[in-house]
Amino acid sequence: MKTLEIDGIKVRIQIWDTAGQERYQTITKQYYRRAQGIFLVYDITSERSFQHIMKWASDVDEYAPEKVQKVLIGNKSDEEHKRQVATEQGNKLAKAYGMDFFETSAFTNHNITESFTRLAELVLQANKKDLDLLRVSINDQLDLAALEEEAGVCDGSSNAQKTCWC
Ligand SMILES: Nc1nc2c(ncn2[C@@H]2O[C@H](COP(=O)(O)OP(=O)(O)OP(=O)(O)O)[C@@H](O)[C@H]2O)c(=O)[nH]1
Repeated sequence: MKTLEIDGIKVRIQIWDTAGQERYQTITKQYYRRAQGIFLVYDITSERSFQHIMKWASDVDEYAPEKVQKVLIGNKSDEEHKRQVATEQGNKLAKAYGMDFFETSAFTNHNITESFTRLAELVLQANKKDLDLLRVSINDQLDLAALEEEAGVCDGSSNAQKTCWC
């Protein structure tokens, strides 16, 4: 669980780290169904992990909700000396899939907050319509409550006293 503040909205993010191994894939796919945002992560020191991204991306397309937001991550940016995947390759792939791209390091924290913030922003944008409706409904309820308080209506009787504690 991680909390971020985006445009004044406190966003609480629940993070699921799915297993990468093939034998867990049946379980992994079940996580996709309720996901709103997905990081597709490879290891910049492993060409093989980069090749696997295409398979992950097609699974996401197949099993995740249509409006799921995706960000491509090349992790272990601190291991420059072992790099097998050029930054440009990551950029190109992200562009081809229409995703944002970050190189990160869980070790040094490089781009960790930035990438989480970006994915949360994308999820908020994608759900903006629902959020706006929710806001309108909350504001309506607050307005109604304020009106009721002003009118002294708290038990349904129209002649209730203006100041009433119930
Ligand atoms: N140097 C460095 N090592 C990292 C970084 N992130 C993870 N590791 C190391 O990489 C190894 C694998 O990390 P995991 O978090 O288990 O990777 P994973 O992809 O979740 O693994 P599976 O779920 O089993 O597929 C561990 O030894 C981590 O300490 C990083 O940014 N830099």
